[in-house]
Amino acid sequence: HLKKRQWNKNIKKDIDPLQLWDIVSELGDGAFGRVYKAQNKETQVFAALKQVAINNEEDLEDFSVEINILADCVHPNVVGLHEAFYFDGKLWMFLEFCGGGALDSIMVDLEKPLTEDQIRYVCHEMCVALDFLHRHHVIHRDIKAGNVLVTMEGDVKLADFGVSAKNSQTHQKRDTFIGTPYWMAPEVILCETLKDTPYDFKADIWSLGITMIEFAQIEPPNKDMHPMRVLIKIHKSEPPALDQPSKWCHPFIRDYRDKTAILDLICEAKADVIET
Ligand SMILES: COc1ccc(Nc2ncnc(-c3cccnc3Nc3cc(NC(=O)c4cccc(C(F)(F)F)c4)ccc3C)n2)cc1
Repeated sequence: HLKKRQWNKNIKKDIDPLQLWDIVSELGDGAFGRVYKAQNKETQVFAALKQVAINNEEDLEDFSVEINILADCVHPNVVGLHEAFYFDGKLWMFLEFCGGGALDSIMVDLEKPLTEDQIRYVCHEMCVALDFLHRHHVIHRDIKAGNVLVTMEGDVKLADFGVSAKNSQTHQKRDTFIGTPYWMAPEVILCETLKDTPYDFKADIWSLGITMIEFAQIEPPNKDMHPMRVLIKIHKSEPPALDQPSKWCHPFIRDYRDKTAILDLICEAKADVIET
C-alpha cells in the first residue's frame, strides 16, 4: 500500500486565507506573476502574497522545497515567511512585506546607481545573509539586485523571485536552463550546460561580485550582449571589473553599520513615487 504522502508541516490546509488576510493591492505590474500586497486582519501586519495554482504533485513538490527553505532559514537578512496555505487548489504564500521593494527597481526609478556608502552597507548585509544560507546548505543560485529587498527601516533582505516565478509562469521542465546568465559563475554555466560538474556555494560569491558592479553601474557587465554570447564570454574571460575602478575607494567593507545611506536612498525612492 502507498505510504501516506507526508504532508508539508509548514502549509496550513482547509483554511480560507481570506478569513485571516485582506488583499490590499496588486504588487508590481504583474511582472512577478500574481503577487499581491495583503494585510492581516488581526495584527494589521502587511505581507506579499503569491498564489500558485497547484495542478499536480510535481508542482506541490517544487513549492514545498521553497516553503521548507523559507521556514528553515529564518534570519533578519532573509525575507521571512509569515504563513502558507493550500486552499481551493492553490498554494498561498504570505511573506513579510518589504516596503522599499527591490534594489534594481529603485535604481531604475531614480535613474542612478547606488553610492559607495549604500553599496558598502548592502554588501555587508548580503554577505551576512549568504553566510547564513550557506551554513544551512542552501545555495541561492540567482543573486542579483532584483532579488535584494529593502524595508522602510533600511533593512536588507535576500529574496528569490526567479525560480518559483519561473516555475509558476512557464511551468519550465526541470531539465531546462534556469537563471539569467549575466550573473552566472563560470562553473554554474558548465554545470547547467554539461550537467555534470557540481557547483557549490562559491557560485553565489561570484554573483555577489557581479551584483556589486550592478549596484555601481545600474546594469551588470555584458548587459547589452545577447544572453547566449554572454555564456561563452563569462566562461572564457577573466572576471569582469568596474568600468572606472579609480572612482571607488578600496578599503571597502569596514564601517558597514551605517544604515543612514540606505535610508536616504529609500526616502528618495519613496519621495520620487509621491511626486509622480
Ligand atoms: C513594485 O513595488 C514593490 C514594493 C514592495 C515589494 N516588497 C516585497 N516584499 C516581499 N516580497 C515581495 C515579493 C514581490 C514579488 C514576488 N514575490 C515576493 N515575495 C515572495 C518571495 C518568495 N520566495 C522567496 O523570496 C525565496 C524563495 C526561495 C529561496 C529564498 C531565499 F533563498 F532567499 F531564502 C527566497 C515567495 C513568495 C513571495 C510572495 N515584495 C515588492 C515590490
